[in-house]
Amino acid sequence: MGIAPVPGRTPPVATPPGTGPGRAPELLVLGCSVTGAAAAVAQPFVLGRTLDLLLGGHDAGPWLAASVALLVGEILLDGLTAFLTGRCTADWTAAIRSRALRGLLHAVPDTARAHSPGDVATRLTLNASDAGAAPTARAALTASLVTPAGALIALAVVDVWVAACVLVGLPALAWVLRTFARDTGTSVGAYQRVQSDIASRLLEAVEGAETVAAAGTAARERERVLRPLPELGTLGERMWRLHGRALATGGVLVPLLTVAATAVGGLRLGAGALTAGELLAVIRYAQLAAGIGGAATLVGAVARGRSARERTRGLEGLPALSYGPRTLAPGGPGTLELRGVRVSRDGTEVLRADLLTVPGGRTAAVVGRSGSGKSVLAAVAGRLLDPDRGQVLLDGTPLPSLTRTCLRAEVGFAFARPELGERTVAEAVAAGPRAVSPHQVRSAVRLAGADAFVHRLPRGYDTPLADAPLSGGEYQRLGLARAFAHTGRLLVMDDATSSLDTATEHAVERAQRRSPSVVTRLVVTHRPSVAARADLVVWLEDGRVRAVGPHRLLWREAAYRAVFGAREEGAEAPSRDRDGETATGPADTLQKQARP
Ligand SMILES: Nc1ncnc2c1ncn2[C@@H]1O[C@H](COP(=O)(O)OP(=O)(O)OP(=O)(O)O)[C@@H](O)[C@H]1O
Repeated sequence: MGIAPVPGRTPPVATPPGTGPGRAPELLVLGCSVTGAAAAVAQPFVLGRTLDLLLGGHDAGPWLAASVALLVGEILLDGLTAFLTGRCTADWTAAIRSRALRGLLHAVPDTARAHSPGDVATRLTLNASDAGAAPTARAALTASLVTPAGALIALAVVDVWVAACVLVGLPALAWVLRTFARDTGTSVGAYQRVQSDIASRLLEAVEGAETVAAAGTAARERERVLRPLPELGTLGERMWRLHGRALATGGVLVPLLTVAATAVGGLRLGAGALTAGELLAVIRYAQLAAGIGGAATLVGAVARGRSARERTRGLEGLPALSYGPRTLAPGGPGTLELRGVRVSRDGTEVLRADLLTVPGGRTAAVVGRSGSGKSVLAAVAGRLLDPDRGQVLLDGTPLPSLTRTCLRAEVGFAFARPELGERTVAEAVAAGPRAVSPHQVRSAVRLAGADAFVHRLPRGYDTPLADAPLSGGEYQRLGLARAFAHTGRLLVMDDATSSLDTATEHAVERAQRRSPSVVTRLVVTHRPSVAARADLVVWLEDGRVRAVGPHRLLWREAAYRAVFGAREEGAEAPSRDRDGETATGPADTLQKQARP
């Protein structure tokens, strides 16, 4: 099966985050809404005048035409507002979502992990669309205030007494709205937080479905996922109650105001101060002025949008790594140095490496018990995270001074659980910091020992990963192939062969050694055989480098053997087995690190 040429992924560029559609669509929505409101305010006056002319037997033609024009205009403006609102909301939602996603993808992985997948999913979906709807909700809210204000002014022009009657009732409606806006704001934030908590629990349950099935703990898991539901219910009920109270109070106040205005208008008609048409107009104006109560829904949408925006900003504002202007001189050996490195998390030091050197072209195994800091060391060595103190240098250059492109091209990573996307096998392997030819893809796949099973896939290299029935070890080997295809001068492998059987793992290592490219390797491993074949071993204990040296010397220590579960005194070190090579080199002595 042939491999289609695959362009390598362009290295990520520092483009400014999506700015969204800007203020223009929002202002257009505002313009349309306000014009619609103006048409609604003009209508009662024009209709009243038309009625008076018709009742008086006068020519009402132009006024009738104006009435029809206002009616049609209002309908058209409503349609245009709905269209622009949809468009503006969609554009803002997309922009907010891409900003948040960009923040997440550019964040230091260690800090991004503080957000669970469920939390991220909620922020990028529900919260992003609520936040995207806020600009148009704000515009609609502004316009919804124009109608009552305009109606009140028109009312004052037609009859000042009816206007005064409505004005007396308006503060009560404004108070209802203000209380609703204040109370709903706090409830919405809490509601969104609990929503995201449930989503996180649900995703965890889906991810661990096999464990749940095997342990028969489905009922307990269901209870765990739904535990925050009562709180969500309480908060939801509270929001509905607030909304209901605002609408009910408004629902009582609005008819009361209208009835009062009608009564005053009736009295003024009786006194001959108003015509029948003017009475029709003032009743309508009273209704429009009291329509301020209907703004409760928009106030709710604005409050929800504001709180949701805070949540999407949480992803946008994640700390990102900054990069320098330097590049590495070509042909360097890939010497890695850690000097005075300290990493702390939650007040605990999780990594301390005073002086650690991996000579260029050598393989260093990083071993230690679970939680001893191996992955933190791997992340610091390849600058997935910066140490709190100290320096990491590659060929004498501090990693933070390198450009992003140079760093990612020179330092490759392979992980225990790679993320390869849904593209084809060939595309997944080719994706990376540099352009990779089909030939290089094949070589990398062969080097990772993946060639045989890739050929067995329905469409070989062109099989989409989503359709490729791969085992954990096979998937891991594709992750290795991607790392090999883009290898620079340093390759960091964090437990990247853990799902491979030892024979395959050994074969992959042998193939790597035979490869002509000189690469420095930092290999996190739990297997003594991998440590035995490495040029040197970095032994971590409780976040500190306990010793650095060749495996066969370290093996003499019972505590070192205990890391691999081998406790017997003087147990024989596993053979170094380097295809006939003898163990020589700078690491052939044991450097014990001072214990604090
Ligand atoms: N972002 C973080 N926040 C808090 N603690 C962290 C964070 N990252 C790592 N740690 C802690 O640092 C310690 C070392 O973690 P690390 O993942 O490096 O261990 P490890 O040796 O790779 O373990 P394993 O062999 O189980 O993968 C652990 O106690 C871990 O809980």
